[in-house]
Parts: sequence; C-alpha cells; structure tokens
Amino acid sequence: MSSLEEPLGLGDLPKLSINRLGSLSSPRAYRRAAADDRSTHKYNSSCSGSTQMVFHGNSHEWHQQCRQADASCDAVELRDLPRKVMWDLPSFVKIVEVGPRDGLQNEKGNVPTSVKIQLIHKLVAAGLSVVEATSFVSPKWVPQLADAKEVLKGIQQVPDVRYPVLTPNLRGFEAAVAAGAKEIAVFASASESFSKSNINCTIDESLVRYRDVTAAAKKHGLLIRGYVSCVIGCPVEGAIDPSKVAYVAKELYNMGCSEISLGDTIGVGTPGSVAAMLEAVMSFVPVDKIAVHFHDTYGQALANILVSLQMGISIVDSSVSGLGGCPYAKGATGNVATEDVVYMLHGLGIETNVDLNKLMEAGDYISKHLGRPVGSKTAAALRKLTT
Ligand SMILES: CC(C)(COP(=O)([O-])OP(=O)([O-])OC[C@H]1O[C@@H](n2cnc3c(N)ncnc32)[C@H](O)[C@@H]1OP(=O)([O-])[O-])[C@@H](O)C(=O)NCCC(=O)NCCSC(=O)C[C@@](C)(O)CC(=O)[O-]
Repeated sequence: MSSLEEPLGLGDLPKLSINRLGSLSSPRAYRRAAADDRSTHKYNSSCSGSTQMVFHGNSHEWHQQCRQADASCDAVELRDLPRKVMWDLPSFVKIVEVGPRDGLQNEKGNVPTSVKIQLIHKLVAAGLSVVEATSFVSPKWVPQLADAKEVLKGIQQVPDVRYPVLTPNLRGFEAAVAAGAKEIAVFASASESFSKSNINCTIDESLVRYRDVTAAAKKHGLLIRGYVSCVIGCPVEGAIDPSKVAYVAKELYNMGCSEISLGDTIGVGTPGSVAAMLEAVMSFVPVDKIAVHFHDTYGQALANILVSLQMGISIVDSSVSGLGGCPYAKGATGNVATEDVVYMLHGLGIETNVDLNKLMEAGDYISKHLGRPVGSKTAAALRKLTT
C-alpha cells in the first residue's frame, strides 16, 4: 500500500471498517496528482511548460491547460470530476473543540465540575490541540458554567494545547486571568437583536467593551479569539446581510483578535449563503485567520464546512457528539459533531492529528453522563460496525 492510500489513522477498528474507510483515501491521491500536474504536464512531450486549471464557461468544465497555450503549445486536457472537486483543499485543518463550553452551556441538569474536567482531558488525549474550556460569564445568564474558575484550575494543562475561555467583559477577563487563562475569546454578534439578548448591549457597545478587554489581554500577552455570531441568520431579524458580518469581523480583527470565528448560531446557512458571507469577510480578514463555526439545525453543517475549505478556510469549530445550543437562540440545535468533521476531513485526505477512536471515547463518556445517545452519526455508525 503506498503512503497515499494508507488507512486514515483509524487505530484498531475492525478490518471491515478500515477497508471501507481506507478506500475513501483516494481523494488524497487525486490531490497529490493534481499538485504534480501543476509543475509539469505529460500529454505534450515537446513542451515543458507548467499547467494551470482553467474554467471553460461554455462547457462549464475545468481543463488542465498549458500556461504557454497562447504561444507554442495548445495542450488541453479535460480533468476528471474528483480532481475538480478536491482542487486546492488544505492539507491540514485545525479543529477547535467547543464541546466543554458551547456544548455544555445549554445543559439544564448540573454537569459536575469533575465531569467537565475529565471531558477536556479526554478530548486533549484524542489529539485536539485547542479545547475551549468554559466561559467567565455571569452565572445568572449561564448557570451551567458558574464553575468556570474550578474547571480552568482543575485542568492538567498539556504544553502546546490551547484552552481558550469566553470573557464578555473586563470582570470576566480578570477572573479568567486569575484562574490561569492564557487565551480568551470575546463574542460579538452581527445581529442587534441577538447582541441584546445574549450580552445585553448593542453591537457597537459590545465592540467598545471588547476594545477594553482586548487591550488588557494584549498587556498580559494573551492570545485573543473573536467570535461573530448570527453570521447567516438571527432568530428575530431573519437573514443577516454579509456586510454586517464583515463589519464586526473587521472590528474584532483590528482590535487584535488573532482568529475570527464566524458562527452560524442557529444553523440556517447553506453552502450558497455561507460562500457569500465568507467572501464579504475575506475582504477584511486574511483567510488563514478565519474559522467557521456551524450549528447543524438544518443538516447543512458538513456541506458548509466543505464549501469553506474550498474557499481556503483551514480552522473549523465543532463539538464532540454534536453537543450544544445557545441559551439565547431559541430553536438552535447542537454544533456539528467533531467525530463527523474528522471523518469527513480524513476521507478527503486532510490531516487533523485527531484519533477518531479516542474522540469517540470522549463522546461516549459525555453522552453516557448526560443520559442520551451519541449525537454523532459517524460514532453511531462505527459503533454499530464494531458490535
Ligand atoms: C455580558 C453580561 C455579563 C451582561 O449582563 P448584564 O446583566 O447586562 O450585566 P451587569 O453588569 O448588570 O451584571 C449582572 C450581574 O452579573 C454579574 N456579572 C457581570 N459580568 C460578570 C462576569 N463576567 N462574571 C460573573 N459575573 C458577572 C454582575 O456582577 C451582576 O451581578 P449582581 O450584582 O446582579 O449580583 C451577560 O449578558 C452575560 O454574561 N452574557 C453571556 C451570555 C452567554 O454566555 N451566552 C452564550 C454565548 S454563546 C455565543 O455567544 C455564540 C457563540 C460564541 O457560541 C458562537 C455561535 O454559536 O454562533
């Protein structure tokens, strides 16, 4: 088996599933072959010119065309369908695991601090390098995360792993620093109504507040993540104009956020609306600083992630076992499940450094604790194969 076709880090899954999943690694081979074709082409032996992909409007097809086509060489070859689809996907995607925060914040029953800490340890053991740990918000607003200090202090932090925490104001920031936070996240909204119901202020008021928080964070040398929520739709205002998202993203980026996470808080986006929103944001924020954060209310999250990757995004937020939902966004379901994201990315030949078996153990652990079946289709399917 060549290195291009090796199974996708599936550890000790049974042979049946390795074979089934391993066969999906061919897109990696397609991407490698496509990359090779960029430097040389072999179908005109008299020409050594490099090639490029060209979209032919009349036929609606991609062609591999010699860059010197206007001069000495007219070599043109119709490429196969998989290559068209896999073109220019990133080779590595960083997953930001938000389960312990976004996933649990809406849980009605009390989740013990020790369970939250254990969950974070299991997620890190699965290879996740960024695990959002908790929020230093008002316990009146989010009672489930009232133990933020105990959670952050209780984690045995692993070097090179990041544990960001949400801070809505200076008070939360100071509490986070006192508990040992090395990275914080501020969270604004592209919808005025959601901003009011989530953090009790207008968008512009929140940006003023976050300027203070980010200035303080920079003084302490902390990393800062910035969220924009309701980037596609709002439960009150309906569709959100991409220019509003771009405005908030730009403000957060300019105040020093090193990563801007774009949240489809109520999960109404489709690849069409997501592409338009991303295009607007990319005019102001470099693509390598943008993360996508999809809730899966309409079952569109994986498709939305795929179109984001095709547009150059390589940071994806997700939540183990699809936990989640925002207390101030009625009707919103959980985040896209990390297991499903990892399965899709590995199937595309994209590295994540995440061990799917260990990730599923973390999903089993928290699902058992919450007394419900795992919320990941991948985990449910693979569990069926192994029992
Ligand atoms: C921003 C506030 C505090 C304003 O809340 P407020 O009521 O306007 O603020 P306040 O200053 O009047 O404070 C109210 C009480 O909370 C206390 N307080 C004030 N601040 C803190 C703090 N940091 N930590 C602990 N306590 C705090 C404060 O001391 C006071 O206590 P009291 O005097 O009444 O006893 C509140 O609205 C809040 O905490 N909101 C957070 C809500 C939240 O966490 N929502 C979920 C986030 S999910 C999200 O935004 C979307 C995202 C990121 O996941 C992406 C996506 O899915 O799309």
